[in-house]
Amino acid sequence: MIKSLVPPCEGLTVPIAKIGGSKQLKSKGLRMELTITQPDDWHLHLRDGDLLKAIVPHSASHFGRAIVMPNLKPPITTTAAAVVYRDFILKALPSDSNFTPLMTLYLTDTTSPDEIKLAKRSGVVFAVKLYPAGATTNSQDGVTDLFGKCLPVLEEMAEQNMPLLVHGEVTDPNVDIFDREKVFIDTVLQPLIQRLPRLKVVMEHITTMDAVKFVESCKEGSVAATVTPQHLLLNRNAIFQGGLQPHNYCLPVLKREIHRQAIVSAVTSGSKRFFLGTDSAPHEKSKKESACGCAGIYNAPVALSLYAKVFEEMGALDKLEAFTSINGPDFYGLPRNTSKIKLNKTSWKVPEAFSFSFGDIIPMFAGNTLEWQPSLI
Ligand SMILES: NC(=O)N[C@@H](CC(=O)O)C(=O)O
Ligand SMILES: [Zn+2]
Ligand SMILES: [Zn+2]
Repeated sequence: MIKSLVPPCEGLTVPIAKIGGSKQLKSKGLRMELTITQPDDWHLHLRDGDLLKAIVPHSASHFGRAIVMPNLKPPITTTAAAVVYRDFILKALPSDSNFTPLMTLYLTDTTSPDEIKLAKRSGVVFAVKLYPAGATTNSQDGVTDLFGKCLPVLEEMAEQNMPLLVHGEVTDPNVDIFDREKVFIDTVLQPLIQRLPRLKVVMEHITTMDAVKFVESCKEGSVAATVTPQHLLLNRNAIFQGGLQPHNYCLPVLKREIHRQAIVSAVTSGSKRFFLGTDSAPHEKSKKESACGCAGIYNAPVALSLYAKVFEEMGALDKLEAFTSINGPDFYGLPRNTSKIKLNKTSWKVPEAFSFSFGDIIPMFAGNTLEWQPSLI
């Protein structure tokens, strides 16, 4: 049922201070260390087959739980498929791992309200993901007409307190790729929450000032957003710096510096509406370094170091734990982790590549030196 990943381009329409006054922050001689509640990743692509086995230890070594994206090929559209996929993930984990995958369903034009009831009852499915058809990797089976085809299902989700996770971009080829998130907010999200105010919505991987303003304008606890390391650290120049940089290509695409700054301000403000979601999305090297390269950045091994860097640079390390470990479970109505993680301020070098029998995966900031090193305690 679960097959291997997509060939390149399928489903696409277009082919880095001050330390805050943190009580968790300790200084051991010249070395700084920060101890926080173990984080969760509220937006993760674990893939399947050999790729799943290869990459899942990276997430499991830092994160307690993860919301697992359903955009496999074929997509995870039913609770039954989510249960099978969850078993694959659990079997792929290192034997000493306590990592818990939280499954999602891929919304289609034909998803039924009964499937939502089943999903809720299963205790295995925690959210439903909306991919507008053609918006991103493996979105070809996504939704073509949300209001025309999915209202009964969305009403059932509101009834069942099942969050809708949104890839928030329109797919109209006439809309400039840099404007697709804003147009989605104006034409889909705003009308959606007006119509179904009880529906919990997570705007995934936000990239713009517009998304920040929209999320802040909504009722706290009803609309939230995940934020990736790349959208906090990079602007669109990173895609073209010194030549085309396929490993900095993801969707939604990186935006202007003013948008990056707005997102950094939002997450470091201490607002409960924003939480960690890496959107770590590995593609084998040849599918990235291609004439028609896949969208997706592999950041699982570096994500926590990068988030810490952003908060440190803003003098907001005291707000890091809420973003990484508190706001997410609180929004989902799940218990916070009781385990802790330590972030040591020691330099470490990101590998140039992770090599497996099927090929190489290039991580974000490959070959660079980072400052914060996480370890479970
Ligand atoms: N973010 C990406 O650029 N790619 C993701 C899909 C997604 O989250 O949109 C993937 O699955 O490769
Ligand atoms: Zn997406
Ligand atoms: Zn994603």
